[in-house]
Amino acid sequence: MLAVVPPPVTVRVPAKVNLHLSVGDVRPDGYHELVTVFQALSLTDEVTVAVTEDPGVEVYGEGEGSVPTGANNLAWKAAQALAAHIGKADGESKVRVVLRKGIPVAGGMAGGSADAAATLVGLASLWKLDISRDELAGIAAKLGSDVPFALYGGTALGTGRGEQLVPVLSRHTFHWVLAFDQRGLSTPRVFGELDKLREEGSPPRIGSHTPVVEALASGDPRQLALLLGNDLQAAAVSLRPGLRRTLRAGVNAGALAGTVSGSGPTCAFLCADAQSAVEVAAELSGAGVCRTVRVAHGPVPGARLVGGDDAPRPSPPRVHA
Ligand SMILES: C[C@](O)(CO)[C@H](O)COP(=O)(O)OP(=O)(O)OC[C@H]1O[C@@H](n2ccc(N)nc2=O)[C@H](O)[C@@H]1O
Ligand SMILES: Nc1ncnc2c1ncn2[C@@H]1O[C@H](COP(=O)(O)OP(=O)(O)OP(=O)(O)O)[C@@H](O)[C@H]1O
Repeated sequence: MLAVVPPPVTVRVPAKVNLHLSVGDVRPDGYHELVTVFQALSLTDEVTVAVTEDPGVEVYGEGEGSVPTGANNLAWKAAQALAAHIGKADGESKVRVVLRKGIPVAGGMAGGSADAAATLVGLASLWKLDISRDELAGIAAKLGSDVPFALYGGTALGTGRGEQLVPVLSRHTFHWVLAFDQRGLSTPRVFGELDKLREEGSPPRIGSHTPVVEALASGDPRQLALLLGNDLQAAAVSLRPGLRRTLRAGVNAGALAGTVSGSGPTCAFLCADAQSAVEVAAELSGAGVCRTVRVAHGPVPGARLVGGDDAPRPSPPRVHA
């Protein structure tokens, strides 16, 4: 009898920016206690999973040629983790994972985490699993601190090491310009640099997240711009001093404010509206301070099947009387 091979499944998944990232003390397990406000942006990766006789990972776009395609790829680890969670034997879980990456690698925008989250959602559909997003989030948290947020998207408050999430009301679409740097920065190295800076002196520490949550509820980008803050910024700038120039250039180009995204080195600039974002992007592109510039908006949903059951449905055609 012929086995029926299910068709491949594609998932679109967002990058994140941390609107607020307060880093506490280092814990006995080596992680730092965080309080962060995440926002998911329209800058995305697409991940296709398919049943195959030739398992492995392919990478196209950002990071093509440098992102590992073997067992170290976070998407591959996600596939292994889901197979183990449901008790699928090795022979039954042969998959090919194709990553089309728009999110910069080691850019502080959680690109690898996004691919892991997308792989979980894609395989849950490919393997027809009856599994909730909350159950997937339990697997996601073991893969990395940023993986659960990529599953849910939107705007959320993250605590613990960033994996414990509650949604935050966000009333507005915010418009961003993203400046990608020439090279990535290693997340553990940036946390390590912050520890070093704190041993040597007192780098600035941001305050409470409450005003940011209030600004999101008000929907006013000018109010939010005054409150963007990231404790890792001093460490990222210490490792990559050129980021100071990038941050200045974005504001000089007309952005309301700029911040290093997560552990950097991507800089995220909040703009007054969509038109302003296009203008800031054009000017920043010509300033010679970064590799490339992208416009994005947020919040957007987390990992979603493309053209599948949980994809947003197109509006019905308008009927004229
Ligand atoms: C900087 C952020 O992107 C902010 O959202 C995240 O905290 C990083 O999340 P991530 O890349 O998913 O990080 P993980 O894969 O969980 O951890 C990578 C490394 O970053 C450091 N790390 C990460 C998260 C955290 N709360 N404290 C840490 O010190 C640790 O050295 C850890 O070994
Ligand atoms: N699917 C993947 N995409 C990108 N990088 C991956 C992937 N799998 C493993 N990696 C490795 O992980 C490292 C960090 O990549 P990633 O793009 O997730 O960093 P990041 O966006 O700075 O992460 P975060 O913002 O969560 O700290 C890369 O240098 C790469 O070697």
